Amino acid sequence: MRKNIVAGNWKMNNDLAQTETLITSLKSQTKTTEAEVMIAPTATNLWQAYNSLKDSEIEVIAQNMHFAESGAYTGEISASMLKSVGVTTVILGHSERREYFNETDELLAKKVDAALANKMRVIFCFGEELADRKSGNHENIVESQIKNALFHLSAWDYKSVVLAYEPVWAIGTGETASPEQAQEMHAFIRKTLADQYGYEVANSVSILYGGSVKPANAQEIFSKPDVDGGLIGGAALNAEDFFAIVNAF
Ligand SMILES: O=C[C@H](O)COP(=O)(O)O
Repeated sequence: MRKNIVAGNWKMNNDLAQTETLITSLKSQTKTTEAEVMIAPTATNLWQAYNSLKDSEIEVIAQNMHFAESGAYTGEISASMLKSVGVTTVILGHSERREYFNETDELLAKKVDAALANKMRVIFCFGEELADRKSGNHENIVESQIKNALFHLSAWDYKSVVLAYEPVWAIGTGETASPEQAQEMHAFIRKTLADQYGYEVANSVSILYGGSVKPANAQEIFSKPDVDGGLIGGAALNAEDFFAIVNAF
């Protein structure tokens, strides 16, 4: 059966001292669910976070990585570098990477391949913009993002892939997709996977929702049958709020 997962994406927030403070608060929280819990601090703090949390139930994951193993890519970090600091899961394809760093489906396919070749787990993000939703084109956009970046993978590869549907219009805006909108899209995503790989694979893949998930709305969103957890931005920066979301299952 697929896993429930709540991952906190800290984005470009928290220096070293702030990271330690937030981790201390996270360690004081009580988890009352079976959901897997992850946090993605900024790259400079991964090693410290990994060491602070290695005996806990919280996995430390990365926000991004390069597709190459090493070389002349100034400012970039490879999969093996992440693994050398204890990180074995990486977020790829976040809409902020797509928008501000011009990450295309083609580039993301290479990153996914590099992560899987390094035996890492991928949380692959995608989602439509507001104009796509308004024009009724949201399913086509999501389908093409998945097909272009993931359909070259084998069924076996999906053991290491988690999907994260994040409608761009709901990220950091306070505007959440309704639980019904989330369920409708998650069911569509699962069917898209099933059409290519069959339902055995599609039903085994966790599909997270991201976009203004808060303690007040998490339970209703997570109650939907095809929503297997959340990728949390703003609310992940507060330990009580984050664990209220984790415990919403
Ligand atoms: O990666 C997380 C998403 O971008 C959601 O962010 P948010 O919860 O602040 O809307």
